Amino acid sequence: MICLGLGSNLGDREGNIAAAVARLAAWPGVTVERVSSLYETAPLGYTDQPDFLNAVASVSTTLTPHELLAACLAVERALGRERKVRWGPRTVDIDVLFYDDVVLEAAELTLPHPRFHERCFVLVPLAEIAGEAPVYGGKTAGELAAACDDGTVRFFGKLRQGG
Ligand SMILES: Nc1ncnc2c1ncn2[C@@H]1O[C@H](COP(=O)(O)OP(=O)(O)OP(=O)(O)O)[C@@H](O)[C@H]1O
Ligand SMILES: Nc1nc2c(c(=O)[nH]1)N=C(CO)CN2
Repeated sequence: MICLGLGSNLGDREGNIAAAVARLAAWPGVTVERVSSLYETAPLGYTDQPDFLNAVASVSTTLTPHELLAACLAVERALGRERKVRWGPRTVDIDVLFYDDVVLEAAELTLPHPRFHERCFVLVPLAEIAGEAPVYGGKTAGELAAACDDGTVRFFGKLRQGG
């Protein structure tokens, strides 16, 4: 399984995530399989910023991990992401959470994403679309999500797609 994490906390957050999913779905070689609901989440890391909307999408792809990352970064750029503060506000952020069993430890691409397994804003939406999948240390997304439930993640609603 290949999963992407999406987040937005600037502008039309829901529209930004919907646009990112639509652009990924239109990317040659990328098929979006499942998209979670949206969750409203308190900012982690740099906390003096607006709440995020987060979602997770599973994809299948003919792209290599690096090509998939390049697609994600291109979609971020197309949607007007400016990099200013690490862990700061963003129009849209797309992380490659994991790519099957691929393990990579380069600065430009680390797989699995080094922090996904401890981030409630990733685990809760991931559990919605792939709760039974063992995703980290032999634990399923559902188990990890239950363990991380810290009250910072609230169901927000279904993503409007195709709009
Ligand atoms: N698994 C990955 N998914 C996305 N980007 C990655 C991954 N591993 C390394 N990177 C690199 O990290 C950079 C993204 O940095 P970015 O500013 O989005 O970090 P961040 O989203 O603020 O923090 P975090 O990585 O904790 O989510 C990308 O340019 C990319 O090259
Ligand atoms: N709730 C939440 N907090 C964050 C997020 C995010 O997507 N959601 N992304 C960050 C940088 O990757 C830093 N902090």
